[in-house]
Amino acid sequence: MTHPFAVDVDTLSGMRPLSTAVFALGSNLGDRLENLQGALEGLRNTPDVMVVDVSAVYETAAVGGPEDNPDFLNAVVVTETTLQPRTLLERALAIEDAYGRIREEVDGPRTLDVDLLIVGKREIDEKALRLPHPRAHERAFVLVPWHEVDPRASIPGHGAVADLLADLDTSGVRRRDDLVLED
Ligand SMILES: Nc1ncnc2c1ncn2[C@@H]1O[C@H](COP(=O)(O)OP(=O)(O)OP(=O)(O)O)[C@@H](O)[C@H]1O
Ligand SMILES: Nc1nc2c(c(=O)[nH]1)N=C(CO)CN2
Repeated sequence: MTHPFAVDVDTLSGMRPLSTAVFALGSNLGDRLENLQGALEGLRNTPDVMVVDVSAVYETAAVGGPEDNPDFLNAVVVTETTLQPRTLLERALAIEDAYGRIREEVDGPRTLDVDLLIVGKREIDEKALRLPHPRAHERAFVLVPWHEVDPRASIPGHGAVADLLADLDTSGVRRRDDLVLED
């Protein structure tokens, strides 16, 4: 007879808590829109990750890197997931690889960058995985699209995205309504 309190593995996995995981996408090499589109598809195809919001596409002046670093396209994707942060980072890096990320110098042009910004309120400080992303709070190219899809968003340890944005120069961030990420 089954023990009255027995719980099977499926039931347990169904009980893993949902967290909000937010990703930043960036590309400044090759077909930039296609690269972002590939990243979005990669996230949509990730089991146990549900894409709930996708920002508009923004054209942004490169921050850092060589003087002639081309402009980026950036966007932010909000998901709900039962996956652990490490698994989410692995997926992000695999998606970068799948889209043939090429990079020759630090902050130089890259086909695709997928950063994990937050996973719920988790705080992790390891070299391979820092949460919240250690530079998200100071990057207008991240915060402008994030605020667009979630005006109430906040970054653990740094505060509301809306407040952080108020102190940033957003002049290098331009919404490109002519460029659309398809569903
Ligand atoms: N929250 C995070 N999101 C993505 N990568 C992270 C995160 N925290 C740590 N990393 C590590 O950073 C590495 C990526 O470093 P990389 O030099 O590509 O950074 P970058 O994308 O060029 O710059 P930045 O992190 O400033 O956007 C990954 O291999 C990953 O292990
Ligand atoms: N505008 C812009 N600048 C950057 C970006 C980016 O995505 N957009 N990513 C960087 C490193 O990840 C460095 N600089």
